[in-house]
Parts: sequence; structure tokens; C-alpha cells
Amino acid sequence: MMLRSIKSLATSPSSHILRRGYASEAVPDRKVAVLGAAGGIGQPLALLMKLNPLVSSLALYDIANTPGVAADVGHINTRSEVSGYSGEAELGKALEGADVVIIPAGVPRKPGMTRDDLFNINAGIVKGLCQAIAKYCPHVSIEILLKQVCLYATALVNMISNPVNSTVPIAAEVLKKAGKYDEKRLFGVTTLDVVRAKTFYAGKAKVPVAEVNVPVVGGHAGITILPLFSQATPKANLSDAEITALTKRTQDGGTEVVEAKAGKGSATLSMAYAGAIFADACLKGLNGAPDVVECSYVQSTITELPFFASKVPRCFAPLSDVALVRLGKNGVEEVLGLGPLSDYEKEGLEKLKPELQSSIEKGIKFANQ
Ligand SMILES: NC(=O)C1=CN([C@@H]2O[C@H](COP(=O)(O)OP(=O)(O)OC[C@H]3O[C@@H](n4cnc5c(N)ncnc54)[C@H](O)[C@@H]3O)[C@@H](O)[C@H]2O)C=CC1
Ligand SMILES: O=C([O-])CC(=O)C(=O)O
Repeated sequence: MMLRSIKSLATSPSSHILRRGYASEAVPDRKVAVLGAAGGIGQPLALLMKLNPLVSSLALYDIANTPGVAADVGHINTRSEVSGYSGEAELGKALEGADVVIIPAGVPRKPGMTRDDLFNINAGIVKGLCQAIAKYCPHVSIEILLKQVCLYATALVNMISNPVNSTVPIAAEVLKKAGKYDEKRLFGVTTLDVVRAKTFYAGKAKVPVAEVNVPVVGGHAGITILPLFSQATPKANLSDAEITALTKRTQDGGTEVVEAKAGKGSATLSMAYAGAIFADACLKGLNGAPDVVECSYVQSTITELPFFASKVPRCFAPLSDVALVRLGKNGVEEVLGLGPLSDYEKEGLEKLKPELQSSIEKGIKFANQ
């Protein structure tokens, strides 16, 4: 299926995206930029993206220490060419031509802190990086019959920096201000919540973890993380008490790691894994693979909240100057609904709304001041 869609790309007017060098692999060239690449998440994420055969160019950016990481990762004998960029003067080069920009830049929690306690430092970092994305990642649109049609769009932005519940709205506002916002291209990475929910569920239900699916919706902090174990597969007969315990453990998964690391930061390795899964899904979507579905915190109308994590099927047309109709047809086609919720989940949904709403408002206010 994948090969078929790649072949159709090769014969389409946008075949120039099959660039030199890897014709035998028949995979389009894709540039991935990691901002914050020298950090605890950034380094293993750089490694995992270097192992991804869908990546042809890997740009590693940080305010310092990137040359060493780039030299190290660059020696691995996989497809992508690696380049390191250090300091703000080099940010533009890191971003130019990127298809996917992953942002794990910013400070992590220490024991006793909430994700929101990171807002004061990380909000400014994210704002600056998104201003650069607006500036250096191409975006051209034209008006046809009173409809704005996208020719080039910004890269897909995968926001990892916390508090995600606020940093995604900040990114949206910054991109809007610059006239570069496309709600189909901005994602809060909540994959780690799904990864945890799968692991904990498999352990409790005694089912093979590789077969487990659990949607996790809402946001990415405490009670705003709402795993839907009533929809988990394979089905298992878990008691209400077991479901409550699993829900709580998933919601507190980040804190569990922060406490175990005792002052040395938060989840890095499992986050790098989760970030790599999500970026891979974005690349597959961009390359035209069908039925790519992940949970992500995106602009949404499935509840009254403007941003909400839910299942998002992504089936992007490739970004190119002639993909006018296809982009119109194949953006994020829809944000999937929540499906049937148990009473416990319905209650959790109502409880999370005020906190999520206030984190969204906080982000919007910050970006506009
Ligand atoms: N979405 C999620 O599920 C998760 C999010 N996180 C968040 O990811 C962020 C990063 O965590 P770690 O990698 O553990 O932190 P870290 O401190 O190890 O690394 C952060 C990196 O960001 C860099 N940085 C700071 N300002 C920058 C800027 N303006 N431009 C580019 N790079 C910049 C730093 O130099 C550092 O290398 C934190 O905010 C953390 O809370 C962590 C785990 C899970
Ligand atoms: O808990 C934290 O601070 C980091 C994070 O978002 C997670 O591990 O889910």
C-alpha cells in the first residue's frame, strides 16, 4: 500500500520530491528538525530519528552542545544526513525546508513541581521557536474563489515542551499572528500517555502488550489525561477498582518518573520513544500512507474546549507547489469523536474541562501580551 502511494507520487506532477540519492529506496526525501536536540529527550530522540528510514535529513538544533550530538549520531550508517546547529543564529538553517519540527526544548520538572510550574520559562522558549518556525518554514497560500488554498504549508510541528496544555495554544497564537497557522499542522505530543496506558493495561489485564490499544484523550497533565480503558483492546474483565487504579497511574505516570529520578529531570527515554512514534506517524501521513491514527492534542471541536487530545487520523497530501487540490482534500480530515464513554470516564471528562480551559487561556494570554 505504502509502495503504491509512493509510486503514485513518482508519477505525479510533484515527483520532484523524490530527490536525488535514494531513488532505489523509492521513499520521498523528508527533513526532520529537532529543537532542543542536546537535551535529555533530544539526544535519544535524535538517535531514534536517525534510525527512521523515512528521514533523509536530520537537523539537530540546540542553544549549545549540538555539534557533539550531531557528530556522534551522524556516524550511524543509516539513510539520513545529520547536521548540527548551535545558537539562535543557526536556527533558520536548521528549520529551512523541514517537513516535521519536533520541539523538546525547555526545562523539565523536579519533584514537587507541576507541569504548569514550567510555564514561566518554557512559554518564552516555545514562543521564540514558533516565531522562527513562522519565519523559516515556508508557507504560501492563495485565494481562489474566496477560499484560501494552501500551496506550501509550515512544517508539521510536534510540541513536546511542557506544559503541553498551554504550549500548543501559545504556538497556535504565534503562528496565527504571523499568518502561518494551519490547525492541521500543529500537534501536542501526548503519545507518552498512550504508551504508558498500554504498558499498565497489559500488565494488569495480562495480555500481550504489543496487541494493546488504549485511546487517551483530554490534555497532558494530571487529571486532564483521560485514558479510555472502557475502549481498550484486547478486552479484559477488570474491576472498577482496577480501572480507577490504572487511570490514576496513567495520569501520574510523569510524576512517577520525576520522583524516581529524584531531581535529575523527568521522562526522557520513554518520551524519546513516544516522540519517535508520533513523528514516524506524521512522516507516514505526509507520504500518503492510509489510516494513520494517533492520539494528539490538537485544535478541536469535539468538546467545547478549543484544544483537546483525541484520535486524529492523519492523511496528508505531500507538501508541494502543485498539490493544491490534494492538500485541500487531505489535510487532517477529521478529528475523531470520543466514542462511547463509561460513567467513570464521563465524570473524568467533566472534571478535566475547567483545568484544561484555564491552561489554554493562560497560553493564549501569554502569546498575545
Ligand atoms: N510531552 C510529553 O509527554 C513530555 C514532555 N516533556 C518536556 O520536554 C521538555 C524537555 O525535557 P528534557 O529533554 O528532559 O529537558 P533537558 O533540560 O534535558 O533538555 C532540554 C534542552 O532544551 C534546550 N533548550 C533550552 N532553550 C532552548 C531554546 N531556546 N532553543 C533550543 N533548545 C533549547 C536545552 O539546552 C536542553 O538541551 C521539558 O519541558 C519536559 O517537561 C518531558 C517528558 C514528556
Ligand atoms: O511529567 C513530566 O514533567 C514530564 C511529562 O510530561 C511526562 O513524563 O509525561
